[in-house]
Amino acid sequence: MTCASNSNFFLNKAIEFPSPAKINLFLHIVGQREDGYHNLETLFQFINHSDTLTLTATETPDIELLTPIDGVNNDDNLIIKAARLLKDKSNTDLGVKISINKILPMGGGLGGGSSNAATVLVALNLLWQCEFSLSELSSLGLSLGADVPIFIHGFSAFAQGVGDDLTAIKPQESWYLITKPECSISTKEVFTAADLPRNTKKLALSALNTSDFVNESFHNDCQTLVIKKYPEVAKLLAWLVEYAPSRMTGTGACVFTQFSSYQEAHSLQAKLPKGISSFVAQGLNKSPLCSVIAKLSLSE
Ligand SMILES: C[C@@](CO)(OP(=O)(O)O)[C@H](O)COP(=O)(O)OP(=O)(O)OC[C@H]1O[C@@H](n2ccc(N)nc2=O)[C@H](O)[C@@H]1O
Ligand SMILES: Nc1ncnc2c1ncn2[C@@H]1O[C@H](COP(=O)(O)OP(=O)(O)O)[C@@H](O)[C@H]1O
Repeated sequence: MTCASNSNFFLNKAIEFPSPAKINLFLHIVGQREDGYHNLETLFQFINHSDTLTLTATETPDIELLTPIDGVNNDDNLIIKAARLLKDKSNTDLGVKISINKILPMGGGLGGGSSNAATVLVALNLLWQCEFSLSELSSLGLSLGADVPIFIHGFSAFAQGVGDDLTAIKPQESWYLITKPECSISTKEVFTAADLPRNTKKLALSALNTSDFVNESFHNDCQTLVIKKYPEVAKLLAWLVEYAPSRMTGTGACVFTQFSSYQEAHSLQAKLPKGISSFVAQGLNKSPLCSVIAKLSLSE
């Protein structure tokens, strides 16, 4: 496929795209594949807390990241990897200048890197006029990370497989206090641990007939292991559950605490022990990226 550059409405315009975080309302590990990847049953919900990416499509062919991220080499940065992948698959002659306002903590289980990759794929598909379908973009995204497809899909979903087999589902859009203990946990470290539970029974479909997934019918299989290895996470979770239902997201280290209003979440935030970074956000069943893409598509 070759992307069109003639009469491209978007060329040389700096356009902002949101790159939201996700939380895993639960995360069950139901098996392991031959290649080492784990089969999951997890529920992804977006939150209204996002990085912002600004992209300018150019007639020159270079892919430039104007705002490198501290601690991440440009060649390893999922923003650059996603742009290079789409350029390669589409054979476009166009290039792009990208900058990011990064507010999502890294290595926290909020999926920021995967979300950045997904936003770049979806945004450049429009700006370079590549016309890949969402499912084609998801397959490309999966080669960058297991979490990328959910951000391309754009709707809260029950995920199976490595996290890429998605069924849209609408959990309640609760308010969350999201806290980050002072440690960063690598996804690989958790998934290679010998004592990680790997055989949780698959859910009956009827178990999903609810809108509240932060209760005792569901859990996060990575949590017990992380609590054992990281006392900072154990201490914070023990404190939070005294107030409201709380659970780790992904492979950690962030923890979310569920409330029905902003005020309740904010009032617990004010009581947090010193030194814990935190923010309050609402669950969203639709990614804010979808609305921006829909609006821009109309303006073409
Ligand atoms: C488990 C989740 C839940 O959302 O955790 P977080 O990273 O968000 O905490 C994600 O699926 C992570 O997705 P992502 O971070 O994109 O994973 P990848 O880059 O593909 O893989 C990182 C490492 O995790 C392991 N991995 C990942 C996903 C999976 N279903 N099984 C695995 O075993 C792989 O061994 C790989 O070496
Ligand atoms: N654009 C990016 N933003 C964040 N992390 C990135 C990015 N590109 C590569 N990474 C790498 O991915 C790792 C995981 O980041 P992130 O997706 O934010 O966390 P998690 O997978 O725990 O949700 C980071 O520690 C970093 O080394």
